[in-house]
Amino acid sequence: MIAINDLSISFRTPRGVVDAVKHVSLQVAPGEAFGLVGESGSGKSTVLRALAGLAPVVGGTLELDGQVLGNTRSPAFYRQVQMVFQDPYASLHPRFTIDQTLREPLVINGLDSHDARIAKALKDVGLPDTFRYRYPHQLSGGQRQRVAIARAMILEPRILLLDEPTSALDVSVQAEILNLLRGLHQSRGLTMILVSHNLAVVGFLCQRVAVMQRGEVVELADIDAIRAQRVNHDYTRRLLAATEGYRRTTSDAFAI
Ligand SMILES: Nc1ncnc2c1ncn2[C@@H]1O[C@H](COP(=O)(O)OP(=O)(O)OP(=O)(O)O)[C@@H](O)[C@H]1O
Repeated sequence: MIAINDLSISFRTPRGVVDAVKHVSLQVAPGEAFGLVGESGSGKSTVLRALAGLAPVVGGTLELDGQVLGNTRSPAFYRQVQMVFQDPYASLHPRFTIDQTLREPLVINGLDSHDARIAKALKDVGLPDTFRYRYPHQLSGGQRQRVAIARAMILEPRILLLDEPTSALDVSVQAEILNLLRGLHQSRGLTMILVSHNLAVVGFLCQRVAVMQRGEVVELADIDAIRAQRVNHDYTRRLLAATEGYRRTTSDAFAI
């Protein structure tokens, strides 16, 4: 169980203090796929980054299985909790082959059978073994994101934190990556937290959603309730309306 209790996060900037996250509380059950949705700047990435130990907690607590998480995270934590970022090009080392990229976490964590694990990780994300000896610039955006997902999955985590994992990709490739993530969620019983500005993307993967606006959670609901327009907040209605527009323009497979 992941529990976020009254979480507040602020950043000092040259233009003053930015209160990025204000008193956010939510829980994510083991095996659940949970979505954090909201417009740019609403604080959703900061919540995810705080869970990963990448953003400073100012108030409140974060808990994993009843244990309060401190400011630093142990290697054991990162074997359980892995993160995938929006831009796979930026998140992969440009001078590492895919083989090196996938081998690195195995070496850091002292795991054995590197070659077998790398072969399996590539197969699990639908890439041929020959891709091992390519560099990131020799791959398409979708293939790079598959590598980033393979790198996250190679440690066999229980929890995957996904920060806009498809928004840098073409719509057709987005659907492929979302299908891959859904398959991993279902076959591994993974807990997932997905951050997206797009309710349709969240609706494809997640059972429950928190809607964020200006650092606060303004709506916490089952995706079915949102689909049925049973929502309390105007902002959620506006997001739904935007999703309708998105559906009409793409006739996509993952319409909410
Ligand atoms: N490291 C940082 N230093 C200063 N301000 C930050 C930092 N990280 C985030 N912020 C600010 O915190 C607020 C929330 O940002 P956050 O990235 O969490 O929003 P978001 O909803 O994920 O939006 P986006 O999808 O655009 O990333 C924004 O005002 C942002 O400018």
